[in-house]
Amino acid sequence: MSTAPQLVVHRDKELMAQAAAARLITRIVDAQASRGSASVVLTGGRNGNGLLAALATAPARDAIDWSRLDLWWGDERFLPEGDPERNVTQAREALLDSVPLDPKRVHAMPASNGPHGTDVDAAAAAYAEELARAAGPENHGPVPTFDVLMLGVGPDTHVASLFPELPAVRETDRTVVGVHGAPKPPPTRVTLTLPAIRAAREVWLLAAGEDKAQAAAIALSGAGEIQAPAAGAYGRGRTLWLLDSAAASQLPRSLYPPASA
Ligand SMILES: O=C1O[C@H](COP(=O)(O)O)[C@@H](O)[C@H](O)[C@H]1O
Repeated sequence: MSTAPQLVVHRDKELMAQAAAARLITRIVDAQASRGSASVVLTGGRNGNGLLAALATAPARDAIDWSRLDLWWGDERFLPEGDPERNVTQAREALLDSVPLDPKRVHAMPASNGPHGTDVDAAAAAYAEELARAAGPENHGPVPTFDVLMLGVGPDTHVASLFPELPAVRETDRTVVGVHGAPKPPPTRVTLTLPAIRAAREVWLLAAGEDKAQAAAIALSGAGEIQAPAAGAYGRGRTLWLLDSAAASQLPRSLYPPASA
């Protein structure tokens, strides 16, 4: 069942990143207190990396027990290990290399020079198996119930590597698929599908900057998920759109009344 999106609009992208980082610390600490560990799905892109950079300098970051945190990815650019365009490379640089994570709990998506070579579909199937192994009987299918799953919203409404009208966004069975011919480079990618995204307790969609304004307005105004994948991303318990005022500037007034001048 979909959860209605809740909107939080911040003044600018820096404040949005800091507030989202603070929110994430709280969620992780609470999950670790109630279940012993926490699981978070990271996103690539400018807003996701901005959040990680803000988390790296947040005074409360040491409240997290980093050794009891599982990290997964919503998507990956299918490139060689260490490529600067890989989402995991950028996440390591922004945060992961500076905190004491358990390397066994950092579940990066396969690289194009890994065990599956350049076969992106085999790489996607292997990641699906890794997710299925991590899922327990208390979960709702072949993926863990992630505590927080973050998604940067692209200017074309894509989330993860689910682009409008491409086959990946139509997938209803598999949890992870290979993407061929993505309109944003690189064309070959690995992505969670909408069913996997919807297994999360909380889904956070991040959108900051003017170039995200139209995408946010479309996705939040009743568009279909095939045409606007962000519209199909929701969590089991909560769906949160974290925006800055530039990204919120084209939202219908019924969703976000801008302050009067
Ligand atoms: O390529 C990608 O782009 C999106 C959004 O990125 P942004 O820079 O426009 O914020 C991101 O969500 C996705 O993870 C990434 O692979």
